[in-house]
Parts: sequence; C-alpha cells; structure tokens
Amino acid sequence: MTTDKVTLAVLGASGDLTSRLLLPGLATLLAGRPDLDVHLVGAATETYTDEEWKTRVREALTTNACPDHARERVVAGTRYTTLDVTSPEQMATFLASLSDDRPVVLYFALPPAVTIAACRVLAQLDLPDDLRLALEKPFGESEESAREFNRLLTSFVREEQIFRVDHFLGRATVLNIVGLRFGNRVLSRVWSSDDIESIEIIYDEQIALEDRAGYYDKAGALRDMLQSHLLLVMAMLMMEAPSRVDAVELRDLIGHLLRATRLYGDDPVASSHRARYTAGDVDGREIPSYVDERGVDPARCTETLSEITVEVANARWKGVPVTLRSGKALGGRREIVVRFRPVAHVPVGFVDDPAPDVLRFGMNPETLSLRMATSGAEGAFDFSTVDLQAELGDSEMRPYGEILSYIIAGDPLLSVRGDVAEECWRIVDPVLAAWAADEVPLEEYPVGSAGPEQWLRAAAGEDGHPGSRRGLPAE
Ligand SMILES: O=P(O)(O)OC[C@H]1O[C@@H](O)[C@H](O)[C@@H](O)[C@@H]1O
Repeated sequence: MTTDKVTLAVLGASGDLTSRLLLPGLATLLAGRPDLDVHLVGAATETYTDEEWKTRVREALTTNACPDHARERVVAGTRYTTLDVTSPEQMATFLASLSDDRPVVLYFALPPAVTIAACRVLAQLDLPDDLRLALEKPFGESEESAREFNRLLTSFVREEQIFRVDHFLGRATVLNIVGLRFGNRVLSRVWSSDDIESIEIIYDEQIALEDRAGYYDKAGALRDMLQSHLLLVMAMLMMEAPSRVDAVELRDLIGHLLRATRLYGDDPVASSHRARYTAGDVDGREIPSYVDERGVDPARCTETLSEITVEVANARWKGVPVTLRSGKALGGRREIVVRFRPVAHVPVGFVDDPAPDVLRFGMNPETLSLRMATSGAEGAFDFSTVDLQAELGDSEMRPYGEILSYIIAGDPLLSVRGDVAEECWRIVDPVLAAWAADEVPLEEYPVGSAGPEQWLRAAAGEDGHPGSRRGLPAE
C-alpha cells in the first residue's frame, strides 16, 4: 500500500457507529502503522467545539480499550464541523474546507435515508477527482433500490471511488479462509460437492437489541446479517481460486459465486425460518421479550433470528445445502461448519461406520478444528474420532481497522462492488416477500437459548421442521 496521507471526514460523527466501531478501528490501524497520516474530521448536526469533539473521541477510544499512543494520534489532528448533509450550500463549504494536499474520504456513518439524501446533494456539486465515498450497510433495501442507489452514485463518481463497507470482509477468519483454501493441497482437493455434504455459516450473538430499535426493528436479522455479512462469508468460502489477490479478481469471483446462488429448491418458504426472542436472562442480566423492548413495534413482526438455506448451482457445488443463520440473544455460537460425506466404502471387519469428518472455522475467537475418524481408542478395528484444534490468534487490528486501511490506500479489495450488493439482495428478496405475506411462521425462542425448540428437535433428526437436517446441528 502506498497512500499514507488522507483526510477522513466522518459524516454522522456523533453516532454510535463512529464511537463504537470506526474510531476504535482507526486507532488499531494507526497503532500498527506509524507511517499513516490521517486527518480526522468529525461532522454532524450537533454543535460541538473542537475541544468537546476531542473529548468525545478520547472517551470513545478509552471505553474501547485502545492503546494510549494510538488514541493520542487520533485525537491530535482531529477537528469538528457542524453540518447538515442535506444542505447543498453547507456541503459545498464543508468539502472546500477539506481540500488540501491529500485525498479525502467521506465516510457516511448515517442512516440509509440520510446517506441517500446526502449523495443526491453531492451529485449537484463539483467534486475533487480523487474523492472517495465509504458507505455503510444496509446498501439499499431490495435489489431494485440497491440498483437505483448504484445508478445515483455512478452518475457522479466512478465505481473505484465507491467503498461499500462490510466489516465481515475485514474479519481475520474471513481473510484466513483464502490462505487456508488456496495455500495447501489437503483442502483444495476436497472442496466440492464430491466430498462435501453440507455447509453451515452460523453467527449467533449473545447481545440483544441494545437500544437499536430505531434501525433494527425495520431491518430484522435477515437484512442486518444474512443479506450482507453471511452471504459474503459464503462467497469467500466457496468461490473459485483467484489467480491473484486484487480487487478485480477477488470481486469478480465473489460476484461469480453469488450469481450462481439461489434459494434451496427455489422455494423461499421451505428454505427459510424466522423467530424472535422471548424474555429471559443472560449472565444474570434480565432481557425483556423483543416485543417489549423500547421502540419496538410488535405489529411489524420483526425477526431477531433468521435462517435461510441456499444452493450454489454450479458444477462444483450443485446440490450442497448451505445454511446461513444469525440471531440476537442466543447462545453465541459463531462458526462455519463444513460437513464431509461418509467414506465410499468401510473395510469389512470394522465394528461400525465412521462418523463423517467435520471442519469448523470459529469466528471470534478465531479457531480451526477438524474432527476426523480414526480407530484404536476402543479397539484396533473400531472407529472413534479425534479433534485436531488450532487457535488462529486474533489480528491486532479490528475488522474496521482492516477495512479502513484499504479505503485509505484507495484499494477497493475489501469493499463490496455495486453488482455484488445487488446480487445479495436478489438472493434474499423472495424470502422477504414470503415473510411479508406471512407465508412463514414467526417462531419464538427464549433469550440465551440455542434457538426455537422445534429447530433443535429437527436438527437432532426428530422432525416437525421443514428444513429438517438442514437446521441447527445438535452438537
Ligand atoms: O460481531 P460484530 O463484528 O460486532 O458484528 C455483528 C454486528 O454487525 C453489524 O453489521 C450488525 O448491524 C449488528 O447487528 C451486529 O451485531
């Protein structure tokens, strides 16, 4: 990476995203990159003096346990501007105040509707040629609206100036998948439907709504996590081999994989499940039922847990069910599970059949484990299993730091390309339509559990759940 000087202007700087994720991400990036020179400019509708803003930044970084020296580097050069991003005059003056000897990144840490309004304003202004736009998810709310937003953006900037942020592309596990898949023969030879029976990508969070009703109650788990994050994780896990790691190649392959993806059986009802949490306690903390959380509209029927099963209909993967699942107020299982097919033949004389092999990538903490069949524990010709485990170690840098490092370098490698964002919506849109028409029941699960009882029974091989064996594994 060569660019080492940039002005990072955060629009929506008074919000939760800025203090909880962006600023700590920036600090972890600076901690490892003494060469980077970032002018941070905060902008929001609130009125703060530069000193008040610096205090907010310092507090956010202290709360998030950022190293002292990195915190002071962020604070040192920062300033603040009160700004209404929907006012053309104010935006023009703001942009003029930023231009100096370095490229400018406009980071939109704003609600989607305000981001779009701000982009409409930008479309009317004279913009520097090297301006970069960093846009948070959700990018649109359907394939059509994502396409419309892409049309708006590309009417005034080039695609390579647009950085659609998905912080899962900056997660150590997701980046490690590339090395693991393409750096050794053991996995590359078995990476297809010939050897793999099913895949699950599970991201269950222990946290509940956490005062985010304003956004979450309109989004729900499917839009919040599956449409963006988990489909991209799936693409990294299942894409064809890149000949080089660059933004064109990697994003072509991600797009290629997603274009082949469709709902399992092309059936949005049978391939999807939704549920929401009921009251309970996690680690001694009382959590109300989702419908009783502050700001929630029960009539909206927002799901806090969603599961879809898809298929990548190409020569490598046809027929392999891939289940994506994520929810709030759950047990906290976060892993990718790759289940292999049973061996073709078991030598006559063995007592039982061996358990099929299972490879797991743990997400946060980053781990890798392989459960393999072996024998000997119970007798020379009696199968047992062995678990090979590795701690992959977390990157020092938080996912937002990783993502920011590429944006600052002007490299869209870890940003979502416009067609990829549209493709993700194309996959989930039929499910959203089936749910809106109430064709899939909204089930319930107690806070802190592993999910609805019925899903667990189905996963254990009992039944009652249309997804049957494609649901939660019992282990
Ligand atoms: O575990 P992480 O990195 O915080 O990512 C999960 C978060 O990702 C965000 O994009 C979602 O909006 C949140 O609802 C979710 O909690």
